[in-house]
Amino acid sequence: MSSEEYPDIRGGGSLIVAWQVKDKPVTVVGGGSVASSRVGHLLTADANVTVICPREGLSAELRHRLSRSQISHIPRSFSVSDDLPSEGPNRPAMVLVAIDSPSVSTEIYTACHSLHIPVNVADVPHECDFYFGSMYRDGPLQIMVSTNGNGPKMASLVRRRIEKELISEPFGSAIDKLGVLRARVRERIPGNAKNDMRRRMRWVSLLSEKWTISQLATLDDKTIELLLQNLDQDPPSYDDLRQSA
Ligand SMILES: C[C@@]1(CC(=O)O)c2cc3[nH]c(cc4nc(cc5[nH]c(cc(n2)[C@H]1CCC(=O)O)[C@@](C)(CC(=O)O)[C@@H]5CCC(=O)O)C(CC(=O)O)=C4CCC(=O)O)c(CCC(=O)O)c3CC(=O)O
Ligand SMILES: NC(=O)C1=CN([C@@H]2O[C@H](COP(=O)(O)OP(=O)(O)OC[C@H]3O[C@@H](n4cnc5c(N)ncnc54)[C@H](O)[C@@H]3O)[C@@H](O)[C@H]2O)C=CC1
Repeated sequence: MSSEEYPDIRGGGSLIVAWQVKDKPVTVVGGGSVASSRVGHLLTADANVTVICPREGLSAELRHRLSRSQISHIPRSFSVSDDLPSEGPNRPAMVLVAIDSPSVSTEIYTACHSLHIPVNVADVPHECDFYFGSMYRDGPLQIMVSTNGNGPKMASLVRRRIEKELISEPFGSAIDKLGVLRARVRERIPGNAKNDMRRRMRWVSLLSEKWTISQLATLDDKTIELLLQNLDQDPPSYDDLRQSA
């Protein structure tokens, strides 16, 4: 391969990853509207959320989540010495700060930083190990738009444009069905040898390309069973499969 074939790198972006916080302790400092939005994102990712703020600071949304045991609440101001243990089960995997005091925010940021706990202080880019972005969700499909700190409102507008574009097609259920199908293909071709992996990956890729999103969304148990009967051949088109059924 000649060097011209490698993609050009343009730095200055973010590493956008799908961070797994399922069942991990995450601390949210503050209980206003920004904190409520952060908590929504965390619960989407099945995190174990503790909100710390005085009782009167807890928003209606967070009171609702507390009453349904979706979050825990420590009803007082944040305390660096009590709420940031350097080890043990209560050491947070991540801290999100959304309070109206820049000096306290800085104090929390500094403490997290020295303990190597990833931290985001809402609206203070230089006190963020990571930024939030504008989110679109349809079942297992999540899309995050970031402008890398340049225009958060614009991130929201771009996300709405994407939403408008995607909403007419059932991407979420198509991806749900593909998830089921992939698991079944792995049952039929179990091995971890390179060849088994290649066969599975090639077959699933071809089907994902060949069928439309709406067709994939129709994949039920019966159709999946039919498809799995012929894993030795390339997957049939949707119409061919229907005709043969
Ligand atoms: C760096 C970052 C750090 C972080 O907070 O993680 C950050 C920083 C700052 N935001 C500011 C302002 C606004 N933020 C919003 C809204 C959102 N802000 C979000 C993320 C981020 N905001 C991260 C970068 C993301 C990126 O660049 O793409 C979104 C996408 C996600 C979320 O917060 O969940 C959410 C939209 C969600 C949605 O609608 O879908 C609005 C619009 C509104 O409120 O409707 C305004 C006013 C209009 C404007 O300024 O654009 C200011 C200036 C404060 C000042 O002027 O004093 C700073 C500080 C600075 O820029 O220095
Ligand atoms: N609300 C919004 O739309 C926006 C807010 N912001 C900024 O985001 C931050 C949070 O804003 P909001 O969510 O509106 O909250 P808010 O400003 O309405 O309330 C602050 C929250 O922090 C809690 N709090 C204050 N000091 C605390 C401490 N030491 N320990 C624990 N909790 C403490 C309060 O009890 C309250 O729940 C602020 O810095 C605000 O300037 C920025 C852009 C938009």
